[in-house]
Amino acid sequence: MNAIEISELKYSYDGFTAVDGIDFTVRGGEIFALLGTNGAGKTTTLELIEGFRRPESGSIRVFGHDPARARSRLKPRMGVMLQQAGLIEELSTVETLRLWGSLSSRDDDVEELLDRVELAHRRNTRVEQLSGGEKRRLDFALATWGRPELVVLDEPTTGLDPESRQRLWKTVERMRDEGSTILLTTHYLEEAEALADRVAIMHQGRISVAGTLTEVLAAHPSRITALVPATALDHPLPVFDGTLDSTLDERGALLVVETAELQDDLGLLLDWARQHGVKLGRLSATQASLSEIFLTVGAQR
Ligand SMILES: Nc1ncnc2c1ncn2[C@@H]1O[C@H](COP(=O)(O)OP(=O)(O)OP(=O)(O)O)[C@@H](O)[C@H]1O
Repeated sequence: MNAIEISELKYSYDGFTAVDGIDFTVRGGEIFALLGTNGAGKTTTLELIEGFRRPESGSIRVFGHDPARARSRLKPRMGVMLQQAGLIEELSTVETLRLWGSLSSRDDDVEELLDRVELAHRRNTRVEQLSGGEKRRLDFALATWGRPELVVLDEPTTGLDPESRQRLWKTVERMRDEGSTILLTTHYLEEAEALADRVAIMHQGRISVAGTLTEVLAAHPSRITALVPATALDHPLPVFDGTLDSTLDERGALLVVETAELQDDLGLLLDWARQHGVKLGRLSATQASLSEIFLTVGAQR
């Protein structure tokens, strides 16, 4: 079953279109990462999903309901972490969790949660004295209080050090494995690569690329590079499936083959080199990384 269904969703701020007709689906029990350039419209999209804003047009369904109309109905099923935490500075960590627990319809164990977000040693520290990363982890604890069916996290690991980030990933994965659906935004491509079952990349209010990581990566060409020594340039090169680009200098030709058929084209090049006794220099064969795709999308202005 789908947790979130979005169709032709549009939203504008005073005539400025921030979300420009997007479609995507978040399936129950998956981790879905919404990636994007600054100002792409990710936070606005999350706020629409959370029911804080009403769409200008198009539709959103969260567990089959319109979130702007059914906020009180959806609240018990959703945990939300905004980009800016709304924590009460004067309360301690443990008081914050207890207050949250008293307001929530879901149950959780404060001590277990303190351990889960590694704040047990800061239990009596006032929020105002917590570091940025500790506040972020406390905010994450509130969003995941009572293990909601759907957890929406806006840049959950911004400001966390690499170890804390990886530990938070583990917690998110565990929640997914226990049945929660997670929608998150992130600027960290390695985060999406490590965590997400599916991703969508937003740019200027639209979704440029979406799918499983394998699908998104497969839609972008892989690259073979090799330096062919000048002495070997008399032998005609093979005909590659992909596109060949070469730059000549006194050492020879630097070949770049962009291809959807990495294995076949690499095989052709290696067979050619073996047949003519050519020693290739600087040989590399790489699949498109999410970071390359991200840069390509960001460059489309
Ligand atoms: N309250 C607002 N009033 C007017 N414009 C806004 C408002 N909030 C956001 N915008 C604009 O809408 C666009 C999308 O903003 P949004 O915060 O959704 O992007 P984002 O993808 O979350 O960006 P970032 O990754 O930088 O947080 C931006 O151009 C932003 O300046």
